[in-house]
Amino acid sequence: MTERRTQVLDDLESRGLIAHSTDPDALRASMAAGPITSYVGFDPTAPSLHMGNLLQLLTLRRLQLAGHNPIGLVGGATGLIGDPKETSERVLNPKDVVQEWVEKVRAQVEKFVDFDESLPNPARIVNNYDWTKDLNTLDFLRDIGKHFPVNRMLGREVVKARLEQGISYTEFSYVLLQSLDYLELYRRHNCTLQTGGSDQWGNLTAGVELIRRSEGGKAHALATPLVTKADGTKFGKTESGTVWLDRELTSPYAFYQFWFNTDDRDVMQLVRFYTFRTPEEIAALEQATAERPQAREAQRVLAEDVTTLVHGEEQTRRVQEASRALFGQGELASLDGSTLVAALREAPHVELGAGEPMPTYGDLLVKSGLVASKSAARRTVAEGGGYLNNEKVKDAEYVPGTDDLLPGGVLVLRRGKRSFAGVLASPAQG
Ligand SMILES: N[C@@H](Cc1ccc(O)cc1)C(=O)O
Repeated sequence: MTERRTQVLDDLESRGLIAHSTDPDALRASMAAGPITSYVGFDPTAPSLHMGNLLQLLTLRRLQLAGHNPIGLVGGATGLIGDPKETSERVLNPKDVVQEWVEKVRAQVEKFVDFDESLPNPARIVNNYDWTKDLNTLDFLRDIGKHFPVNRMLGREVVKARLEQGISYTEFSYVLLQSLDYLELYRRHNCTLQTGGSDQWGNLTAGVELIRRSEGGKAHALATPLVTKADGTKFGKTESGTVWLDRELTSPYAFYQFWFNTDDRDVMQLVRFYTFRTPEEIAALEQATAERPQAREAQRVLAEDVTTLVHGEEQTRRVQEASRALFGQGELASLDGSTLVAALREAPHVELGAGEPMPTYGDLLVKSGLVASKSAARRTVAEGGGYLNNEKVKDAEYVPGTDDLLPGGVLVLRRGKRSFAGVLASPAQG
């Protein structure tokens, strides 16, 4: 038991997940003495959490699996204030919108920790609005504000970055609220660890400091590193924008592809950070990537594990079936319509309006961008490289009919082995 409780620190360390830690030896000693309580907070700044948040959710889960008590905090209060960014002042979101997002974010957080009451360490979820909504301004300034030297606050990186262009008192005060959260959870639940991304380091240590000053208590902070990519672009984004956890915003298919398309140079870091694979499994995948990069074994494991964590086994199976079938190795007609439509939306595709006549196969190849011209389309068909729904097409003038429509009212065009495109017919067509 004791071992498992402290081994989580070695596990986090070996995965490269510890960028900063306030007092590693004291934290280890406190974990050895008994289960501790740890929290991580999320602000409802969007209707869904994203890849950066996922790393924090998984860290909380690792701590729970090691026997510690996890608390997920949703920032119903802090979401109304806005954690300052280095770039610019945030626009305040309307209260009712924040409230709506609180519920969505809460539901997402709940998926990553275990609330089973029969566990010795069931998860808890809290909303900081509960202890701030009735907070009296005078008490806040006297009890909390007094512990925050402004000169120290001005020294924080994010504040320094904002001094030229300006920072509102609202955002400047944000750190007091997050610190108050930590203090509140320390008092209520004896919470002595807060984790977060390295961008949160200032907020995390401010809370540790507040607990020390106001209670004489010893609390800890641990920050995970920024996820970086070898090509220097920002992790968690694709051409179509942020990769979200909500399937309405990022389809499970797009989600899977995001992980599957990871560069060989980045894949092992992501396997360490985002999966629960053991050191032995990680070593084997590392070797596989070095010896047979074209097989993309590590990418497949990464995509499969993370998609399963976020969307479940059933969705993962569906997207894998869809990607196989789209590349000609499976039965398209047996796929489920919504997965197929989502997959084709990620690929080059043509949308046909209601009542629009169906173009010929050759014209569809051109419109979808699979070939550059009508003559190239004819050549592709003549050479036997043109497929409709995985069946070879013999005549570029063939006009697909309603019988050809797959679930979801779509057609799948393919040129050769690797390039495919979709035709999405409006419902009136099918
Ligand atoms: N400031 C954190 C969210 C957070 C809010 C309140 C807390 O108590 C903790 C964390 C972020 O922007 O990611």
